[in-house]
Parts: sequence; structure tokens; C-alpha cells
Amino acid sequence: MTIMQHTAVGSDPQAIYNRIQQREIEQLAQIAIQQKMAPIHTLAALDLLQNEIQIFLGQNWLSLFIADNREVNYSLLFQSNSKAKTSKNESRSCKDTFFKECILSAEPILFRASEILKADKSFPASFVHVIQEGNKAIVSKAFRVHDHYWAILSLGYKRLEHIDPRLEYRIKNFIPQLGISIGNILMHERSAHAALTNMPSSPAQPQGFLQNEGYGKKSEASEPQMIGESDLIQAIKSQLKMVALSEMNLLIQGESGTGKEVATQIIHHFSLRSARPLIKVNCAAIAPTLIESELFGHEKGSFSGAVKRKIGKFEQAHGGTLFLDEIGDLPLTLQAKLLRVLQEKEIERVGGNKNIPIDVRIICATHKDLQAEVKAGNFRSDLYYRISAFPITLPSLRERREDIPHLIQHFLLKHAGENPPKQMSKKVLQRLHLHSWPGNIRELEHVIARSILLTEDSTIKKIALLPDADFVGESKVPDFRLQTLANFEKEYILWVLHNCKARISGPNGAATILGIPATTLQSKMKKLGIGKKFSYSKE
Ligand SMILES: Nc1ncnc2c1ncn2[C@@H]1O[C@H](COP(=O)(O)OP(=O)(O)OP(=O)(O)O)[C@@H](O)[C@H]1O
Repeated sequence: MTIMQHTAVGSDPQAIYNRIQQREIEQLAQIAIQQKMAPIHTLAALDLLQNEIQIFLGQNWLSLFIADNREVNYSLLFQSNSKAKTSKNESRSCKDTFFKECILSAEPILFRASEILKADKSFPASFVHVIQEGNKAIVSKAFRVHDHYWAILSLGYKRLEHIDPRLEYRIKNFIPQLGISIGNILMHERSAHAALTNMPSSPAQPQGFLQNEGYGKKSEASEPQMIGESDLIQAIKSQLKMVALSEMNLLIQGESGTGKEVATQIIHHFSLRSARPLIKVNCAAIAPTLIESELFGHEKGSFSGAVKRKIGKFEQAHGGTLFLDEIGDLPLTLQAKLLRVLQEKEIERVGGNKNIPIDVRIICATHKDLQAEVKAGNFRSDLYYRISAFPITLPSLRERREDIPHLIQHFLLKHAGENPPKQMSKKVLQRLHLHSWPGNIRELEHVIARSILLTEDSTIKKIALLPDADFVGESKVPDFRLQTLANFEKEYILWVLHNCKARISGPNGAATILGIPATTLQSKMKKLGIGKKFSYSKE
């Protein structure tokens, strides 16, 4: 039963007028409670606010349940003082009728004492105790935390007349702020380890409510993962955690494939902006003439081809985060415009004549040495100082080889699909450990994904690695350094063909190893002058 069904609402003009007046009072009350709730980051602080919440919602008892992100179980996160013998560890299945009924209803649901005591529905054990303490009904409302977790607010009332439409209105308006506060509490109270490490074999899980089944073992799709246990990566995770809640613009540096985008996703995910979009722009991938309209949007007819108004990435990211990847490739003219946006916090669409206020956090990333780019005159120093207040530098995989086994495990699992994850032979593991990983984690992931595809056994015994100039364990590796891209490509294709015994297609053919269609390889060979009877001279 909803609260509206429980109480009749007057509809004569006087009643409507009263309701409008009441609404204004409501809004003031609501602003007051929101201001009190906003800074909350701990359960202890929530506890201290009980009186204010009670004044606002009039409840005699309050509890908060939270479900794990897989929606397997839910358990008690918080409850107001009650003599009810409730256990913090009470964990219940998300399949129970109480949980299901709550998450399916957009309205707060009223459960009368008789219904709770009848026991033909499954309610948390604490509800029965709360009724025995004199509460006549419990009102429950489900809400989302961080877009990932279901939580349920339950309020016990000793006097049924306190349950009226005004309460429904108050609960509905209280819930969004409560969701943000619970999100902040979870972020704050979760240890850095649990928050940012998702190793399948993660050793010590934090105690308390976070230990519920499934909680902390976040799903691949829902939460960005930064795998690694090395000191270097632990330090990075602490930095990410530290900066996530700040509003600082950030610069993330590191070689290609070191996880700059992953780091950005983590920062956004754990920031207060996580409910708003994270928008990515790769400054190197867009033609310089199009970047301006891509970033700031354009008005219809502002240039030939602008057939309709386009909303730029800044506007799309409003309230959220804009990730400017490869910022080192942003043309100088655009750098000046970006600087202006950062200073003035407003944009102007191309061909437009009004300033649009923008609330966006900027995270920039580059594999270039931006300081050197500044010295070379390719990057504006004022923009550099503006975005590099808190630079984060991701280590290369070579610098943290101890993470390789963890990453291998992670990718074997990630790319197993429906099948049981494959193992790796000791020899292959040793070889992977010695590789210099110029393409860092991206290269490792591709190598593993490809090996899984090419191996029919349950154990991967062979692995195809990119040529590795720094690897000293094998001598017949060509020197690919200091040559033109075309030469490099030719040499590399020759080397792969040589290792594939000139086989172009098929599972062990060169095209599969290169990750391109056989027809593309053939046309590349033609273009690069590699005949069918090629010879590989650097053997
Ligand atoms: N620590 C990590 N744990 C798990 N996966 C990772 C980690 N770091 C990177 N990856 C994976 O490696 C790949 C490359 O990562 P990402 O795109 O974040 O790198 P990048 O530094 O932004 O690369 P680029 O500079 O080329 O854009 C992605 O598939 C990502 O999921």
C-alpha cells in the first residue's frame, strides 16, 4: 500500500491553496535538512544527525539496508537507537518479497504492523522487533547509491497519523540527498584497498557491512579496475583516491597503454560527479579543423556542413568530467581557447554569440613529456600550469613487473568468456615476465586475448609476442629502432611472416597474429613491396 492510498487528499480550492503554502514551508525544511546532510561522510556523522532527521521525517525508528552490487544479498548499514535485537550482520536474500516490493515501487511503501507480524511475507527480523517496541507501521523506500547499489530506507511510526502525503513528499525529496550521503559514506569508510583494488584474490577485505557477499567484488562492467599490488601502483591508487573527491583539474602522464584512461574512470567513478557523464575526447584522433566544434559545439549554418546545431563535448559533460586524452596534440589555437574556458568556466559554440556556463572537471592525459613540449614551444606554459597542479604519472609495466602475474590472471579471467579460464605454462609465464612491454598493459592484454583464441588446450604453452628490442633472453630479434614507420612496418611484417613460415591466413597465420584481415595484410605486403617469396634478412 502507498501512503497516498492510506490517506485521502482534499481537492477543494482552499485545500489546494493550503497545499501550495505547505509546499513552500516544505521547501525551506528540505533545504535545511539537505544542508545538514551534504557534508556527511561517516556513519558516526549520520548518527549525530538523527534528531534533525527525526524532526524532518517524524519517525520513531530508522534503518538503512544496502544490497551488494550483484543484488545477491542485502544487509543492515545503519539503524537509529532501538532496543530491537538486530544484528549488523543480518544478511538477507535480495529475492525476498520485502526487497523486491521496495525496488519495484517508485513510491514509499507502507507496511502495517499486522502485515509484518503475519509472517506470510519475508521481512527483516528487526522489523518484528520494531513493531514489538510499539511502532504501528513501517514506511520503506528503495533508492540507488552511486547508480550501482540498491539501498532501502525504512522508517518506523508509533502514530499512524504521522504518515500523510506530506511525509511521502518529504521522503521523496530526502532520498536523493540521502543517496549522495550514503555514497560518500561508502567511499569514505571503505579502505583504499577495497575501494580501488579488485584483485580476484584480494587478501584482506575490510570488516563490517562492506563484507557482505559480493560487495567489493565489483562487476567488470560497472566499475573500473586498476589491477596491481606493487608499491608503485598502490601509491597511484592512494593518489587517485585522494584526488577523486577534490574538484581539481588533473594531468595524468604515462606511456601508451599504462592505464591513463582507467585512472580517469576511477577518479570519475569515486568523485561526487559520478552520477553525471564522463566524456572522452581524443585530441590526437580528431582533425585539427574539427576539434573546436567537437569540444564546444556549433550553431546551425556556422560553417559549410553545419546543417544543424551540435552540442559539444563540454556541454555533454556538464556536471561531470571531461577527459582530454592526448592533450599534447591539441593545436596551439585550441590551447588558448581551452585556457579561456578553464578560467571563465563558460563556452561559446562555434558560430554562436552567447556564453554558456559550464561546470566540468577536466582530466587531461598524455604520453608526451609536456614540460619538454612547453620548452619546444608546442604547448602553452600557462595552460600547462593550469592543468598540472596535481600531475599523476603512471609507471610503465617494466617498472612494476611484480604486477604481471596479477594482470595475467585478471586478463585470463576477463577474456575467458563463457569458458573456464585457461592456465599458462611456467615457460610462457617466465617469457612474459622477461618481455619489455613497450605497449604496456594494453600489449599484455592483447597478447593474452590472442593466445586464448589460438589455444585449444586448457593450458597456453606458446605465446606470440611483439618484437622486443630490450629482451635479452632471445637473440634472433630484429632491431626495430631508429627507422621510418614504413620500414618498421615492413621489417615487422617480414619478421612475423618468417615466424609463421609464410602462412598468411588461418589461426597460426601472420594476419591473425597481426590482428588484421588476411586481405589487408596482402594489400600491405603489396604496398610495401613484400613479394610472395620474401626473404627475411635479419635472421
Ligand atoms: N592497472 C590496470 N588493470 C587492469 N587493466 C588495465 C590496467 N591498466 C590498463 N589496463 C587495460 O589496458 C588497456 C589500456 O589502458 P588505457 O586505455 O587506460 O591506457 P592509456 O594509458 O590511456 O593508453 P593510451 O595512452 O594509448 O590512450 C585497457 O584495456 C585497460 O582496461
